[in-house]
Amino acid sequence: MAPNTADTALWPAPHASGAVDATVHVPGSKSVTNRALVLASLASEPGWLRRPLRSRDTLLMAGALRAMGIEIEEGVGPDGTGEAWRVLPTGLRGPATVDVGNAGTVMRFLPPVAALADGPVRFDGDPRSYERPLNGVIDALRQLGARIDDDGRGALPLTVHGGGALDGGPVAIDASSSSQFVSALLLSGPRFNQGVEVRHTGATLPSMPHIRMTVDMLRAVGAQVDTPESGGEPNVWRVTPGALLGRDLVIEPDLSNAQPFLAAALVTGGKVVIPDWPARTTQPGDRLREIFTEMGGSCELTEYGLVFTGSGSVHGIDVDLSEVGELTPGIAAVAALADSPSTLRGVAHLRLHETDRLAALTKEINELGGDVTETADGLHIRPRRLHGGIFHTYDDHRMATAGAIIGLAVEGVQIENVATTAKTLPDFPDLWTGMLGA
Ligand SMILES: O=C(O)C1=C[C@@H](OP(=O)(O)O)[C@@H](O)[C@H](O)C1
Ligand SMILES: C=C(OP(=O)(O)O)C(=O)O
Repeated sequence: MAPNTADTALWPAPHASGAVDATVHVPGSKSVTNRALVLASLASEPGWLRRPLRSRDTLLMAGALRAMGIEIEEGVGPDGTGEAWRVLPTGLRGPATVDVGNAGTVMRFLPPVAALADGPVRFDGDPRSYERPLNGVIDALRQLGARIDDDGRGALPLTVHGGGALDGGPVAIDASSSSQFVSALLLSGPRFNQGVEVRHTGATLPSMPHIRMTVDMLRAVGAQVDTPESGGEPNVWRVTPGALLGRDLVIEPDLSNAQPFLAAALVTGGKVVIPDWPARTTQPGDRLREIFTEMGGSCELTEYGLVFTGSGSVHGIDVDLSEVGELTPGIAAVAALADSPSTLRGVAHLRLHETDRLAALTKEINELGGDVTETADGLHIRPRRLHGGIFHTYDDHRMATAGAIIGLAVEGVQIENVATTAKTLPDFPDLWTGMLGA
């Protein structure tokens, strides 16, 4: 598939004339939808995903699984309400070709699935996908018995020669560049002959809530998983071999995609309600309740959802975002509008995300008159009076939403390629103007 770069049009980011007051229905979680698709495809019986996210990353995941022989029917759910996908796990086939786009979840979660297919599976994607680390998955699969052809860089493109089954067993990897290496091996682990024992050997491990999400979702389909938190060794996860159940799963709203809307309440001193905010979740976006409260807002979690209210003041923050790295662009945008400086730490691995997010945020905020410097593992942001200009997005959905947050408070901001939000939130421009009552 062609990279998502075609749309270089400029989108005038709406300026907020007053405090926002809106209810925003945020579509389903990318991370939950793509895990649910993988687990349902590995199950021994059909399953349902209700309210799945329909975006570039999830359609790439569904397309890849279909290419490997899985049937995914799109329609309405068993109770006749809302969109639902029925997954029929009919066997994993090769030869197949998988387009990963620039989806970390597709490029990391599917090579272990492909190792279970009965023929070769070729993986390719956007130019940026060649630069994103995959060595943890490639090296681990080889240790576990898979045959893989690649060009030796530890990245795409590659071919996994599925042999119909994989031995599995113990494996050691350095997942300091992406938690998705660990999640990838755990998700397919129940289907390996000996299960899998993943030992992380690196100094740091980002995005722990996403690893917890993987473990929770595995357990929910009947897998036995031992974790450091359940009394196991530090940095070691074990998955026992076994059949997986088909489930009827309602996908939670994407709390990381709720971020720009909460930020809108914060920077305009308004109120935004996000219906169906889960009372208990592994999504990293749930940390926004705490982070955006420290930055000046307040929130109340009711049975209906999250009610978030800005106070009219926005404060800087000194925060370690290693667990919730994907929230960094939105927090940086708010920090650029605050009344005091911020330090965002623990996110060196963001240099390997959709784009080098630390460089991109620094450049784009500074070009609007800001004062941001990169550190070894994050950003220093000293708020300045900003002016309008073009905010480049580097094919990064979270750069586009970060620019939109700044545009609320700064007149004349134009977002280049707002269509890149289709990676995880195709409705973003409409939801945004709808929130503003435009
Ligand atoms: O497993 C997942 O669904 C994700 C894990 C994180 O990746 P990294 O650990 O590579 O940051 C996160 O940033 C990404 O958006 C989604
Ligand atoms: C890092 C992200 O995505 P990916 O799943 O492609 O790693 C993200 O959505 O912020």
